[in-house]
Amino acid sequence: MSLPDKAFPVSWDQFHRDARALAWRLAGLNSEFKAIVCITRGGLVPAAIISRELNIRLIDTVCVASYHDYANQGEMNLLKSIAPELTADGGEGVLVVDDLTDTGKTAAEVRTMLPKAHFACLYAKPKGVPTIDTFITEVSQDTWIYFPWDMGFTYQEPIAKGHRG
Ligand SMILES: O=P(O)(O)OC[C@H]1O[C@H](OP(=O)(O)OP(=O)(O)O)[C@H](O)[C@@H]1O
Ligand code: HPA
Ligand SMILES: [Mg+2]
Repeated sequence: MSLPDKAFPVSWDQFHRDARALAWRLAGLNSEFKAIVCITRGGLVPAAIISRELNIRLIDTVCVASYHDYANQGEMNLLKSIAPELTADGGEGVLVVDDLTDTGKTAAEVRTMLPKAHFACLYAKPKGVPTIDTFITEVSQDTWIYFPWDMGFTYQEPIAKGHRG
């Protein structure tokens, strides 16, 4: 897979707003979440904001790596698993948080560990949508989402190529 043509850049400000919007939506479910499991590394950032908004103080991680070089996904490596007390009853009452779902492979893998958990992320591409219970914004499969922690300021080509702004 090469890097998709379309770009969806997300600023810190927009990310914070979208994470708050996700927290509002989760609050509206009236579910009592006893813990957050965030999928590292991308899930760490929304997990911090959601834990603050929903006052969830028990936070665990599941550490998986699959995109080894930029947009190319390889096999899934589990670097650290979830605490047994959270997986014991299938993850009932656990909120799983990630920044995005793309092919859905990461969420599907974590769902095998926590089948009864609620899965939430900010951004979703169509292939990943069925693996997620709550998300904020859908973008097309041929779009790459650029997160603020990966970005710097550079010149942007106009969308219609062949002229300079
Ligand atoms: O739906 P999928 O196709 O599985 O892709 C989604 C996953 O890919 C990214 O993580 P990545 O594996 O790149 O690791 P990172 O969070 O450490 O950047 C993103 O943060 C999701 O966790
Ligand atoms: O669109 C994306 N953006 C950033 N990281 C990702 N990992 C999978 N898809 C994406
Ligand atoms: Mg990730």
